Amino acid sequence: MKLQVAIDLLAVEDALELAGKVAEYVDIIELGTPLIKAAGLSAVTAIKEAHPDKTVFADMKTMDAGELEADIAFKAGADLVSVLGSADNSTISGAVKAATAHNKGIVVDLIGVQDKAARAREVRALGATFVEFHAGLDEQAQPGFDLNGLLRSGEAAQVPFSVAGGVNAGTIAAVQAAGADVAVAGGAIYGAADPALAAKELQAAIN
Ligand SMILES: O=C([C@H](O)CO)[C@H](O)[C@H](O)COP(=O)(O)O
Repeated sequence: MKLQVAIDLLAVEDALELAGKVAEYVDIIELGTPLIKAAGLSAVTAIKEAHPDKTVFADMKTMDAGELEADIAFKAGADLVSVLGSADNSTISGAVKAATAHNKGIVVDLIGVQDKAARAREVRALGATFVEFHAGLDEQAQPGFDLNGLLRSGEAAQVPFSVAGGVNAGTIAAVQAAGADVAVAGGAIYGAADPALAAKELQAAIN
């Protein structure tokens, strides 16, 4: 299983500093949606230039204009771009078309989708590289939230998938046991007193 750090900071300098600390422990560096909205796609370019050996994920969460939005993110240096699973199939197909043209990949984020396993199979058939079983920051903040529902959906889907939803040192083994291809950790790394140590411990837990 690969480890993806989600950088939900708001400034490019802070993202570069964090990436510099944790890159050696992760496979994929994600530029979070709030960062891209705050700083623009120059954040993606800066991280790719600093870490050309890493897979760089632009968390665009595209809902419309799939081909156009994916194209600009790939041109900025992204290797993977996210599109929302709740988008129309034409949006997902458009993003896949852009990915094919750039020889890159599309990740379909299932945040907010009710039947995640069924939608995962549909978007995989449309050409998604993998799907993300994702509970966002607002859903995680609800009373009683836990990761197990996401993990059961991921297991049921039978397609390549990542899991995001507050993954941390206490839950990453369960993510791996569910068969995930990628574990995404945001707050558990960027919110840690020592982000490098946090990333190192997450990596050690899955190897
Ligand atoms: O995608 C994310 C969220 O919707 C804000 O953009 C996070 O990057 C993702 O949830 C991973 O972060 P954590 O949940 O803090 O691990």
